[in-house]
Amino acid sequence: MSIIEINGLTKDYGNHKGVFDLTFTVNEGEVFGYLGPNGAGKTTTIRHLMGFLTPDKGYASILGKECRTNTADIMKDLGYLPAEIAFFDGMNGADFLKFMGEMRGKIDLSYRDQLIDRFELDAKGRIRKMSKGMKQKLGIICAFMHNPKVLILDEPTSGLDPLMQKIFADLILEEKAKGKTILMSSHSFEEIERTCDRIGIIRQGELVATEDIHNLKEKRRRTYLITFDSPSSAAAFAEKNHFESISVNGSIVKVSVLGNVSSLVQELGKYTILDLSVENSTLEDVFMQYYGNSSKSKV
Ligand SMILES: Nc1ncnc2c1ncn2[C@@H]1O[C@H](COP(=O)(O)OP(=O)(O)OP(=O)(O)O)[C@@H](O)[C@H]1O
Repeated sequence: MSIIEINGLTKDYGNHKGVFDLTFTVNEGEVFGYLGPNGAGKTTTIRHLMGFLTPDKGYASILGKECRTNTADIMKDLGYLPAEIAFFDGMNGADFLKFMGEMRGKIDLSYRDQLIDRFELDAKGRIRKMSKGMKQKLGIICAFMHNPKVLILDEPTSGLDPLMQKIFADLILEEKAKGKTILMSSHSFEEIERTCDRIGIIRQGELVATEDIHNLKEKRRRTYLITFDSPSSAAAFAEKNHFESISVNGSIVKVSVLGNVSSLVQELGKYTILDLSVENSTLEDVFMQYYGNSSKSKV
C-alpha cells in the first residue's frame, strides 16, 4: 500500500528550475532515499509533501490525503526534519522539545529521553550556542519523538559526525522494522546503501530513475585480482575470456565483472588459482552514472 504518493507534480520557477512531472510512490514500511545533485529539486518536492507549496500541476498525498489541503491532519502522523532548521534561538534544547511535545499533545516522554541519550544531546544548552551538529540532533529528536507513522527527512545527517551518522542509521533501521514509512533526501551514498530499500534520483527537476537498492547492488561492478600458478596460465585465461575489462601483469590478472560472477567462477575452475581478492566498489559508482550531464539513462 502506498503511503506517500506524488503524481505529475510540477512547480515551474522559470529558467528550467523547479520540479517537472514527478511521479513516484513510497510504500508502507519502506525507506525511500531521494538523491540528486545540488539544486535538483529535492527540497522543493519535500516542501510540497509538507503542504508548504501549491503545485502548478499534479499532486502530493500522504496517507491518502492531499498534502496542501490537509496539512494539519497529516501532521498528526508525520515527523519532519527540514533542510534548514529554524528554532527558537533563545530557548534551550529541553524547553524547545517540551514545547514541541506539548504542541503534539501526548507524547511518550521516555522515548524522547531515550533519543536524547542516544544522540548524546546536551539539551540544557541554549539553541543559539549550539553547533550545527547539535542543532541537527535536536531536529532529529523532534522529528522522531512522537513516534509518527511517516517520516520526511531532508538531509538528516548533514552536520553529524560519523559516529552520530551510524547512530542515526541504526535508528532508521529500527523504525523501518516497526513498519514506519520514511522518505529521506541525502547526499551520502553510504547512508542510503545502509538504510534504504529503494531510491529515486532527481536531476534538473525530473525523476531520472527509481531503483530497488537490492537490484542496484547486483548491478555493481566488481574487480577481481586473480593470481595464477604461472604467467602462461594467466595469459591463456586472458586470451580466451572476454570480460568487461581485463589486464595481465605476470601471473596476475585483473578483471572487472558486472553483476553475476558465475561465468568467471566457471572459467577459473579450469586453472590453478593461487590467490583471489576482490576490490570492492561502492554503490556510489552506480549512482554516479545518473549524476553527470548526459541525457536520461538507465543503469
Ligand atoms: N522560491 C523559489 N523561487 C525560485 N527558484 C527556486 C525557489 N526555490 C527553489 N528554487 C530553485 O529550484 C531549484 C531546486 O531547488 P531545491 O532546493 O529543491 O534543490 P535541492 O535538490 O534540495 O538542492 P540541495 O541538494 O542543494 O539542497 C534550484 O535551482 C533552486 O534555486
